[in-house]
Amino acid sequence: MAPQDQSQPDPSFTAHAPPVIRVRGLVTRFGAQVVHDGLDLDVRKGEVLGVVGGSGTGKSVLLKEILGLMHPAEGRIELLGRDTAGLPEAERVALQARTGVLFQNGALFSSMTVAENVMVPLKEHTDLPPALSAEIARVKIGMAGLPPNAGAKFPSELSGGMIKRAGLARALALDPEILFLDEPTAGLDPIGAAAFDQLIHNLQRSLGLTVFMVTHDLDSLTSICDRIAVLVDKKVRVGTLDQLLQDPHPWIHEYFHGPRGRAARHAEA
Ligand SMILES: Nc1ncnc2c1ncn2[C@@H]1O[C@H](COP(=O)(O)OP(=O)(O)OP(=O)(O)O)[C@@H](O)[C@H]1O
Repeated sequence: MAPQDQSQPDPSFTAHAPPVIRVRGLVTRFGAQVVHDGLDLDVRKGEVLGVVGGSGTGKSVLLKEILGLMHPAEGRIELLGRDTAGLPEAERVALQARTGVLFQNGALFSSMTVAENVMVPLKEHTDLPPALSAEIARVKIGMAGLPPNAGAKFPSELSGGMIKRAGLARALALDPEILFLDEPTAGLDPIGAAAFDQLIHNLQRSLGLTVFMVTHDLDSLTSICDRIAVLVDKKVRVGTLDQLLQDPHPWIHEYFHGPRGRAARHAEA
């Protein structure tokens, strides 16, 4: 058997891990528009799952429903073993503290410094003294690959890539078990995007995170995702890249075998 390249995702690593997110029979409607219709999905502990699909197929809505920010019309969502519907407020907040989210634009508070932004979840969810919170923020800012002086800067003073890293530092503030990323490399140049992918990969491996990543970036899919979930026909089809390359569904075939898909795979080869 050929030796495995350790820098590449190893799907067998997570193949038997229990799901940390379990979605069953999800139906999402906006008026007459049906976005998801009987969608099932398991996200395994310790995997990086890339979520792709055409525009408007409901990737962001799925992310928000898993986070409890939107509610489906039907179906069941379990997050870290808890049914998210009808959770008492204290339990919902406790569950929220076990997840970290990086929204597409970083979603930083513009009137706060980076360090203050990173401290927001610590203030919301812990009673840590300010000096300890500041020290944790300093560590997370470093983990996100920002220089120490970035903590004192305001979001308006940062580049797009630095804003993503600051948002990532905040998402890591509470040592989450699951990291949700919404288009993390959107708006970055290819070198910045590759560096961000590598950062996510390193953090995921060193911290044992589960990562749920909505993305359009074929390079991210081929380089750091263990499995890929494709939203098609109001449901989801999940597999490794190799499995999806064999999938005859027209959209999936075009996506992975079209010119951009081929280029991304060749870049990885
Ligand atoms: N609050 C809302 N009210 C009404 N319709 C909505 C709402 N949120 C989303 N939708 C609709 O649901 C569908 C799925 O939206 P969503 O943002 O999840 O798509 P997406 O797959 O993330 O798309 P994109 O890749 O373009 O970001 C879209 O048709 C959108 O217009």
